[in-house]
Amino acid sequence: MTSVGVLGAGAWGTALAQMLASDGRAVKIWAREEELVEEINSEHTNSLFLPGAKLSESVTATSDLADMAKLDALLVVTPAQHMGSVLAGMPAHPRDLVLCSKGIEAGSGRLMNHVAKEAAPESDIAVLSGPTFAHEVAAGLPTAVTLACGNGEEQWERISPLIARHAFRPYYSDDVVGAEIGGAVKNVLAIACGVVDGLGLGQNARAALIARGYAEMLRFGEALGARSETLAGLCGLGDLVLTCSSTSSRNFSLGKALGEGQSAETLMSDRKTVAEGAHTAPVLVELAARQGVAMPIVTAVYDLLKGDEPKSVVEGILSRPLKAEQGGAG
Ligand SMILES: NC(=O)c1ccc[n+]([C@@H]2O[C@H](COP(=O)([O-])OP(=O)(O)OC[C@H]3O[C@@H](n4cnc5c(N)ncnc54)[C@H](O)[C@@H]3O)[C@@H](O)[C@H]2O)c1
Ligand SMILES: O=P(O)(O)OC[C@H](O)CO
Repeated sequence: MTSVGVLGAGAWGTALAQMLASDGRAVKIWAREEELVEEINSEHTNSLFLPGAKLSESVTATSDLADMAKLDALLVVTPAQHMGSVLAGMPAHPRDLVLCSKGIEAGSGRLMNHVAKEAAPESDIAVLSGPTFAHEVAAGLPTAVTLACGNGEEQWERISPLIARHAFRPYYSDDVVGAEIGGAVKNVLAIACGVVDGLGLGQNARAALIARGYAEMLRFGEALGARSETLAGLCGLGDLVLTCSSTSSRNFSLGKALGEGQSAETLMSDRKTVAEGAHTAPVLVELAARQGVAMPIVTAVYDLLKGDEPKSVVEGILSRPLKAEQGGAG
């Protein structure tokens, strides 16, 4: 039987391992924390990152990256900023790497598929992204995702049966860049929507922000070669709607706390879990400027994370010159 595992035992890696094991399959998960390896193997829980979820006994954990190198396919679920170093620490790599992290590498500005390709040049790369709160997937609730295969339909035929379950439906795409940009940009926009909520600006404002944020996602995606139909799908609009409307989102909650007046510095230094949008915003602002793409909402989030006062940042957005809704530069 083809073997599949999960690299990273945060909330999402753990939920994916449980989803994969839901048909009785043996799933190996790599955890960085020794105490978590012990807990998953003995208690079948992950109280650090996914409290409340009960895992199948067929999910077993290891802290040895060499165990993961032997598998046929690996779902890579580290935080985006650590994907390169974790993959580089493996003695070899499985044939298929399915990237499930949502972010852009700070410093280099690389998308995750470029990071993975450098660390594991022999592997075929795919990207899995969509509306997927970890606790819902771990509980077996249904959702659907984009599975963008760098090697096209041949890779899809190989990996989709490994990943699809009754309540977890991958949809085929070959637009790896589009799938990645959707997930990375929506995290930043979710922070903005949280700020609107924290400031009590109302639901109209949030809907307007989602639509204008989506326009930013489309413009940026187009500049990097993503297809707009990909961004209109599960990994773009689908995930944007989910993440921008719920305090279950770490990114939305971070924004809400900023809007309520907590300091960005404190919020970031106290974190145990990852809010990828905070790491993506600065590098996204840089990349957008390099591409000549206007991203005023993303820039506003960056300013807030630098410590600017929420009300004045919102005032800046509302004072922008009026323009055509479609086709304008921003
Ligand atoms: N949680 C979700 O619902 C969800 C859903 C879809 C995608 N994602 C994405 O999955 C990725 C992982 O998020 P998560 O929610 O599983 O994480 P998490 O916030 O639950 O846990 C943090 C993770 O970071 C790891 N970590 C911390 N420092 C590290 C280091 N130096 N090197 C390597 N790993 C380190 C920890 O071991 C832990 O696995 C993110 O890119 C996130 O955007 C999350
Ligand atoms: O909790 P967030 O904001 O990291 O969002 C989790 C997932 O990306 C939702 O699809």
